[in-house]
Amino acid sequence: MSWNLFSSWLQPSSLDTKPDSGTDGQPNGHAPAVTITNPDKENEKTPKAEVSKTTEGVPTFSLSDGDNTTSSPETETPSFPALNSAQRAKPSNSPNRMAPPPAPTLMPPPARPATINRGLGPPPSTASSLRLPSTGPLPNRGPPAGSQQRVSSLSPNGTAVSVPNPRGKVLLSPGHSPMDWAALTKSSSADLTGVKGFQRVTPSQLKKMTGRKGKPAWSSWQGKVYNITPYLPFHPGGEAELMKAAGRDGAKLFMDVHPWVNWENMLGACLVGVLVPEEESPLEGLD
Ligand code: HEM
Repeated sequence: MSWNLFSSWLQPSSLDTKPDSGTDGQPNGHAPAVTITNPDKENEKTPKAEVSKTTEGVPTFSLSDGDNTTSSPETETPSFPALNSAQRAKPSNSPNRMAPPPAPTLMPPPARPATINRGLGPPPSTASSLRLPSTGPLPNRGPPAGSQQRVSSLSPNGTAVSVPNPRGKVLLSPGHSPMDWAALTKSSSADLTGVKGFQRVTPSQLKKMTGRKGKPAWSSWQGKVYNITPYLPFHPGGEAELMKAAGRDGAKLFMDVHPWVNWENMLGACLVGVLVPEEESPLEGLD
């Protein structure tokens, strides 16, 4: 019993070292069987007794008993090699055992989020991706493409450059950019109201402040009256557009064009007073 186990364990390697065995392409262990199948000629020729002895000495070797096509170890000794040994697994029916493990199925990379293009310019480039993100509403994201602010900022010599403007903005004169207006309104020395003290303005009084004939241009917004005269050269939509609101309530015109603009913030320094009913006494010296 122990001899059989020992011979079958050593057989593949011992036959490999033999120079005249296993040369017909068949698996190891079949060379002796070939010599046995031709005993008539071979035995007479040369005294290859050693080979014969070898084959005879392995009579219990199952491979020489006719099964010369398949040497499945499963048909051999069931107890050896061990069921889970590498020897047993080597000539297994599943050739994939020795094949490299399949490449791990990687998850595809997540789809790139859709680019948010709000129509403010061309698709983002490498440079634009470095821009500071802003989640604010559209009017707070800076001047729109083609606005005077962008134009003047792109100008190499600091002067405005005329570009097509589908939104009807005008070319502001130097020193009248929105930033200039913001700086002016914050200046404590600038009196942008044109009057002394808070005024009570009747509708008839407001109607006279058209910005013509030497009169200032006033406009009301939510019951408050503003002097829009100093803002005229700063208005991105042009003086003519802004003048349409002079001497009247400008809320509807304003909201029709740019409801995102904060009137009170922009013209807070131009506040003249409050609009009062007509029957109330008009302000002195306004006529
Ligand atoms: C009286 C207070 C007003 C203020 C403070 C004001 C302010 C502004 C500002 C900040 C812009 C630039 C908007 C932007 O870049 O998105 C603008 C543009 C413009 N405004 Fe005014 N505006 C006033 C009244 C008016 C009125 C009464 C009209 C028309 C009757 C008008 C017509 C326009 C037009 C056509 C533009 C350019 C187009 C646009 O930016 O959408 N604005 N205004």
